[in-house]
Amino acid sequence: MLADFQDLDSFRHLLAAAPAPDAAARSAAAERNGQLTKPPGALGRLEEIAIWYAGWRADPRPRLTAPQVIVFAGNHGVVAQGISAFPADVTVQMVANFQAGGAAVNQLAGAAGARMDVIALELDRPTADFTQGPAMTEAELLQALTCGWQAVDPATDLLVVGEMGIGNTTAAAALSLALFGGTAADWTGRGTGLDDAGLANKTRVVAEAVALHAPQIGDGLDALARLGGREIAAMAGAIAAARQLRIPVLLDGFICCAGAACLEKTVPGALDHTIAGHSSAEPGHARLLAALDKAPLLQLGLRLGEGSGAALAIPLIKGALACHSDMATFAEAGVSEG
Ligand SMILES: Cc1cc2ncn([C@H]3O[C@H](COP(=O)(O)O)[C@@H](O)[C@H]3O)c2cc1C
Ligand SMILES: O=C(O)c1cccnc1
Repeated sequence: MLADFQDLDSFRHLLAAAPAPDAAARSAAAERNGQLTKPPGALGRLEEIAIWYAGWRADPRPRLTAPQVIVFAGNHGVVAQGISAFPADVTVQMVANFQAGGAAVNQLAGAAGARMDVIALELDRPTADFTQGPAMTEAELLQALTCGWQAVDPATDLLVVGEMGIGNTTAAAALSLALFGGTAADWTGRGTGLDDAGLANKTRVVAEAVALHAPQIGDGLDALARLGGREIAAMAGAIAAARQLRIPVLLDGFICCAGAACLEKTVPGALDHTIAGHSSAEPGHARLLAALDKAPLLQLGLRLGEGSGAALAIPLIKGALACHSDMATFAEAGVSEG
């Protein structure tokens, strides 16, 4: 059963008291891995993934049968600063496209055999422009976190969270700068395709917003309220719920990882049940993955979001678990060990 939270401090406490991997299942999985009909280590990172997954599922011989992709959508007041190549209307239009099955992530979730849910968060009520004040009140943040928290199917066995929200690479850059430091230029990219003048304006907006809010930011949740967005907070809520439910998570691109980073910067270790599905072409993403110490599974030049890169990585986890759980051991196959 998933616990409830009524305020941000109880959410913080839930994060801090979150479950750890099952040590017995992990070591049983490691032992099984050593008996499989292959030279030691020959399946490379797949071996590590299977053992990691077994620990989180508390099952030494797990299978992956019910992956879930959830796409959260939100609108951003900071769009008023001219920081996206596309108008905010595209958010609601793309939600209709997700619902009709026409977006990239629909195809990738389908190809991976994943269920896909689409959740729009108050699209007609954008967050406040965070160059002027906090993007969200504490109550708004709580509502968005709760929305994500409740969206995870307890019966799922691998979660992908994705997003749609015109302007949200600006929010992701601002969050990354506030959480990890550096310069605004380190974290700001072209998003949906800004030209050079657009990029210079966006970089200035990110720098000024973070300068405005930094003195009031104590932890990741403070940053999320001030510089995030509803869909970003919902992704964070879903990732945190998955941890409570021992559901491993594949992280998607820059925006997803910025939301996830807010959890890590609230309680270190809060992302131990996650793997980076891919590295996006948005330049801040590789930097963010390095800061989170997450090595991406794929690097294909995607810069889309929606959960697309993580959905593409689902079959890799399926492959790792199929090998781990269904290969013969040396004894079973009568193959001589070295
Ligand atoms: C048609 C279309 C489909 C998308 N799917 C994801 N995004 C991506 O682009 C947006 C972020 O870029 P920026 O910060 O530059 O606005 C997000 O909605 C993200 O999910 C899309 C963007 C567009 C235009
Ligand atoms: O990294 C991402 O997820 C991304 C990059 C650019 C635009 N939208 C999403």
